[in-house]
Amino acid sequence: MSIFSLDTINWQRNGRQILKDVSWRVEKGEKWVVFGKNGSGKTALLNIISGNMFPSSGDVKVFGETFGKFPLWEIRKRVGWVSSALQERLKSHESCLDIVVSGKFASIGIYEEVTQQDKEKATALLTSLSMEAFATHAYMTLSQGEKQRILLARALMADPELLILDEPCTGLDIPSRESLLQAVEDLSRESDLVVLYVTHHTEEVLPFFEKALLMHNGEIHKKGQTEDVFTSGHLSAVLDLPVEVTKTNGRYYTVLEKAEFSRSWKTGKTDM
Ligand SMILES: Nc1ncnc2c1ncn2[C@@H]1O[C@H](COP(=O)(O)OP(=O)(O)OP(=O)(O)O)[C@@H](O)[C@H]1O
Repeated sequence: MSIFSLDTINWQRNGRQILKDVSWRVEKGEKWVVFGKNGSGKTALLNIISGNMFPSSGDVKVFGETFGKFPLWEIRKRVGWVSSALQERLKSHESCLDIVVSGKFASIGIYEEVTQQDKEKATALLTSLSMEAFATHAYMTLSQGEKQRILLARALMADPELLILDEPCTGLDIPSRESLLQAVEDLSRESDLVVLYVTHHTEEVLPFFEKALLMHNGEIHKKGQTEDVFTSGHLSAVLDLPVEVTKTNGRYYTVLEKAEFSRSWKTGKTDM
């Protein structure tokens, strides 16, 4: 079953074309990586899928419902989102347990009745992420890696069908990054949950992300099986920079092709 499908989506703002002819279909249970340079349109794309923005043209179907014929807030409730923008908006003096519970209502703060069942569910999520000891701690006292785990638990509180992780490893050291990635895999591998994982770092692409999409200047450059997408040629094209991609133990590592880079730098054929 298709969780969402985008058909020839265009989005313009202030006379500028930000998304161009984007078509993408994602099926139940798929785990995707979304990769592209700063400003390539990744967030704009995710905002349309999650019902936060309306495209200028094109058809969007999410959870089998067509945009425009279905309340967008119904869609938003079924999407879990982890991003640094969300981290900034949260009320940082609240306890971690309350932050997780607020995920049920998709609210910043809690304005509705919280049941014992809600608390138990939030506690179970904290435990599954090895964060139970932090339940009563104020969110603002946590480290960046701990905060991201709380946001992941919060996103899962409403049993989403679609989980968007927008650069969740930003600011994390290698052990925290690896343990967050492992937690994402453990929590979603066997489930029907669709995960869209946005990153700028190829080494974060765990083998369980079987599909990948590359954005370039608001267009999809390539999408499909990750191993066919994460090649030196495709990444060089979307980064506008000659890079070499190698695969070691199932992970992708990207380095600059130095000789090529210094040549293009001198001739001005790079936009870096
Ligand atoms: N509401 C808006 N009004 C005008 N321009 C916008 C708006 N939202 C995004 N843009 C522009 O659209 C382009 C794509 O932005 P977007 O945030 O989708 O990029 P991104 O790929 O998510 O980048 P990053 O990796 O830096 O987060 C950018 O040039 C941005 O300035």
